[in-house]
Amino acid sequence: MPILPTHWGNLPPLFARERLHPAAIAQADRMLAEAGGKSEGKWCVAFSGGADSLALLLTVWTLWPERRSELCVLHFNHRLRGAESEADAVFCAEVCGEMGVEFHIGEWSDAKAGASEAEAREARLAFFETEMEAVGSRVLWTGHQKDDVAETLLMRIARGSGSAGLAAPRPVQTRADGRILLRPLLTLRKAEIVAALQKAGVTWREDASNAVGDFFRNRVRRDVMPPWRAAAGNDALGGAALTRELLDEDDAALNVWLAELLPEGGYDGDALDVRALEGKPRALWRRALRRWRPLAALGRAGFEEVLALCARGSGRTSAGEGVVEIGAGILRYMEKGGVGRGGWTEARLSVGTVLFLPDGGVLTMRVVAFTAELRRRIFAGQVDMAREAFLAEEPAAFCVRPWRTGDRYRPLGAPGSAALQDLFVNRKIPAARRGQLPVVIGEDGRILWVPGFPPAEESKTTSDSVTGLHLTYETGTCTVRL
Ligand SMILES: Nc1ncnc2c1ncn2[C@@H]1O[C@H](COP(=O)(O)OP(=O)(O)OP(=O)(O)O)[C@@H](O)[C@H]1O
Repeated sequence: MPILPTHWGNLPPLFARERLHPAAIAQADRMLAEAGGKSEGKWCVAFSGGADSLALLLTVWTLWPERRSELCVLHFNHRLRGAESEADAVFCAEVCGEMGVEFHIGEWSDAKAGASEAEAREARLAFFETEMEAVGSRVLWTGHQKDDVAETLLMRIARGSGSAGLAAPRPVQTRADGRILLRPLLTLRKAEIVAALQKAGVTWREDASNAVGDFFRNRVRRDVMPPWRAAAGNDALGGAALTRELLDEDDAALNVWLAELLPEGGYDGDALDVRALEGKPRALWRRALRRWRPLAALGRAGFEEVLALCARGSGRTSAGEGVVEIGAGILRYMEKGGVGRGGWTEARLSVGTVLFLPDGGVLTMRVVAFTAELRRRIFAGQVDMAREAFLAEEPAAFCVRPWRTGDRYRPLGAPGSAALQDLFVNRKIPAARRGQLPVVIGEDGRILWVPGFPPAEESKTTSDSVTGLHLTYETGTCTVRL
């Protein structure tokens, strides 16, 4: 017994090109026009067996008859719903058999009970990548519709997202690797799609997990959307779709603006020249730093701290050139570097490191050239010792830790070393503050610097110093007051 009715080639008017997202349709037409009648590679269609992607498959098949022989349908069996998942896969294969289109299926070998939504999605996307590579395709069609837009918006708001994230799913998404994702059904509501298919006598597979699953999207779809739409009392899905379009425009505008300021290819190196961003809105700083590879591994809190640090431009300008330098792979954040907010013990650092301390302080160290002007500043005593120190040596590694009883230190100009505790008392540094200050220790275990004090006598800068080390320590947006 065939799945598709004999007249399935005559699609309901809902799926006419005028009803679909114009950007997706235009992109597809443009690709065909550019190919000039030749093949420009296969068009892959992501088909879950559900109503949306079945409507998508039938639509693409109908609207571009010349591409029928070059469609490649991809189905991923997540294997999370036992026999149901198997039945979905069989259904998809049968539909493709009836349509006479190429069908590729993948299975999630790592599927396990309790797998997360993100893991399942990641495995599916990896399968799509592999298959597209294998068949030489750069185009993937997916069946996202208007309900998906509203759900995605609500989900991403809950997690915190900017215009780039809230503008998803997009009708046309061009990825960095040149692949293009097309979502022509974004203009249609799920209920419309379902009604149109029903009327046409087309059946599909219902995803049982939509009704009972515990993924965030399932909960939003099932528990949040109906009361939200009822409470809005208007076309809430239309409102969400409009919001998405507006955010997409804002996002594109910011990207254009940023590209005018910083070269697109400038985000891979160890340093990011941000002079062009000086005085520009924070949104541009955020975007630039988000793209900068060395920061990619930072968690959200770490990223916000780096952004705050860079966007106010303090302390990061190297030798007056205005170049932000945060060494690649050597930026540590307290979560990663073993320094916890509650109490910290020790962090090993190397030159170029930016260390975020539990008191909100930021310690940086980098190599500096002692220019005549810099030497003049140092010798004239124009260095604020609470926040910076210059050392005439470049130890390969450092350790930074809080003060310990028994620590001895010989600041510049002192006749000999003294107990750090006594120095704290002399300088009237409150007891509560003492344990928070970073004590910088050199390779030989000697204290090189404690903010608020001059650098170590043995490391002092002389008129022979050519290069050395510049340490800075700042808390919050203002200089530390000791
Ligand atoms: N198992 C699957 N195999 C093939 N394609 C799929 C599968 N699941 C979903 N898709 C494709 O992805 C589209 C969106 O599906 P769905 O909304 O369930 O996914 P999602 O996880 O929310 O996607 P995204 O996170 O990318 O928005 C479907 O219309 C279909 O084109």
